[in-house]
Amino acid sequence: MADQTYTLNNGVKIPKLGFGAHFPETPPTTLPMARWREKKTNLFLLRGKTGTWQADPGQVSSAVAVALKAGYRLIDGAYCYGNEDEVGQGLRAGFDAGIRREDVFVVSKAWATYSSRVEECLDKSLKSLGLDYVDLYLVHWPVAMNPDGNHDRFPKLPNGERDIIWEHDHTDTWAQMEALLGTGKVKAIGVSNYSVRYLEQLLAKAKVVPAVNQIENHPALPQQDVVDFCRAKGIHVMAYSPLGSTGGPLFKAEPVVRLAEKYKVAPAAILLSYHIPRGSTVLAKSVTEERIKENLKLVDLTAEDSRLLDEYSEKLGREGKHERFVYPPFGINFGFPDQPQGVVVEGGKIISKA
Ligand SMILES: NC(=O)C1=CN([C@@H]2O[C@H](COP(=O)(O)OP(=O)(O)OC[C@H]3O[C@@H](n4cnc5c(N)ncnc54)[C@H](OP(=O)(O)O)[C@@H]3O)[C@@H](O)[C@H]2O)C=CC1
Ligand SMILES: O=C[C@H](O)[C@@H](O)[C@@H](O)[C@H](O)C(=O)O
Repeated sequence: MADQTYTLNNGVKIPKLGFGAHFPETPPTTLPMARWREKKTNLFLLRGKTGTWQADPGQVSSAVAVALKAGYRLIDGAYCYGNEDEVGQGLRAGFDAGIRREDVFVVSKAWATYSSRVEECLDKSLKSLGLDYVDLYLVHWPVAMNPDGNHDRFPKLPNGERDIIWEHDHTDTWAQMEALLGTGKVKAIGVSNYSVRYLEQLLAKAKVVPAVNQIENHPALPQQDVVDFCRAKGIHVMAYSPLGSTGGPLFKAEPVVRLAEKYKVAPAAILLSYHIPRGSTVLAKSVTEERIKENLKLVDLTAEDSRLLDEYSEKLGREGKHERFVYPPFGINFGFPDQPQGVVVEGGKIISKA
C-alpha cells in the first residue's frame, strides 16, 4: 500500500500510507496506561514551558531510516516537532541506501509562531531536513502565536496561556503559502486542522485550493462533515492519529477486534486500512521496528466491513461519544462541532468569547 498513490488536485502524486515523524514523549514504563493518559492530559496543558518533549537522541533518525528501508515513501514531519534534523539524518540514511529523493514524499508544516513569515519557517525546515524542496507544505493550525514571545514555538503569557495574536487572519497565512508555489521549494500546499467553517473562510479568499487537509481521523472521530466537504472541493484528506495516538486506545473497539479476527491481522491494520476506501492517505507512527513493518500490511476492507466501522462511528456520534485525542490548548474555537468551547475569531476579529 505504501507504494500506491492518489493524485492531488495539482497533479502531484501522494502515497496512500505514510510514516508519522511526530515523536512525543514516551510513556514512563512504571505508570499504568490509564494513569499515564490522565497525567498526559495535564502535562499537555503545561507543554510550552519547556517546549515539545523530545524522543531519545537517535530514535527519530533510526525510525525514519527503518521506515524508508521497509518501504514507506511518505514521511510526515513539522517544524514544531523539533526533530527535523533527525528526520533529515533518517532521510539521508535512506538515500545512502539507494532510495531516490524523487521517490520519497516529504511533508513539513508551518508553525503558528511563523504564521506571518511562512517562508522563513520553510527555509529552517529545509535546512534541517537537508533538502531543497518538500513535496507538501501545510499550515499546521489556523492560528498565529507571538513571533517575538518567550519561546520560538510555544510562547506563553505570564498567566500560562498560549501567546496568541488575535488580530491575525488565517487567510493571510494562506496567501503566503500560495506565494511559495513560485519558489520551487514546495510541490504542493495545503492545510491541517481545518474545520468546514475555516475551509469556507479560506476558500472565499484563496487563489489556490489547498491540495490537502490533514486532520485527526479514525472511527471514533470520523469528521464526516470535513471529509465530505474536502471531497466535494477536491481537497485530499490525510488522516492523523489513526490509532488514537499514544498507546493506540482504539484497538479494543468492538468492530476493530471483529475485523482483526476476520483478517487475522493486528487491530492496527484495521484502523489503518479504514482510510483507504474513504480515499484518504493515512499516517502511522511507531518507534518499534516490528510495528513499523507490521503497519505496512493493510487489508482491502469490503463495503460491508466499512459499513461496520461506520455504524460504530455513527453510534458514538448519536451518543455524543466521539473522541478527539489531539486538541492543543490554544483556547480557540476552530469550528469543529465536537469542540464548541473557546474564542470564536473571524477575519482577525474576536466574534465571541463563549
Ligand atoms: N497535523 C497535526 O496536527 C498532527 C499530525 N500528526 C501526524 O500523524 C502521525 C500519527 O499520529 P500519532 O498521533 O503519532 O498517533 P498514531 O495514531 O499513529 O498512534 C501512535 C501510537 O500507536 C502505537 N502503535 C503504532 N503502531 C502500532 C501497532 N502496530 N501495534 C500497537 N501499537 C502501535 C505507537 O507506539 P510505539 O511508537 O511505541 O510503537 C504510538 O503509541 C504523527 O506522527 C504525525 O506525523 C499527529 C498528530 C497531529
Ligand atoms: O502535529 C501534531 C500536533 O498538532 C502537535 O504538533 C501539537 O499538538 C503541538 O504539539 C501543540 O502542542 O500545539
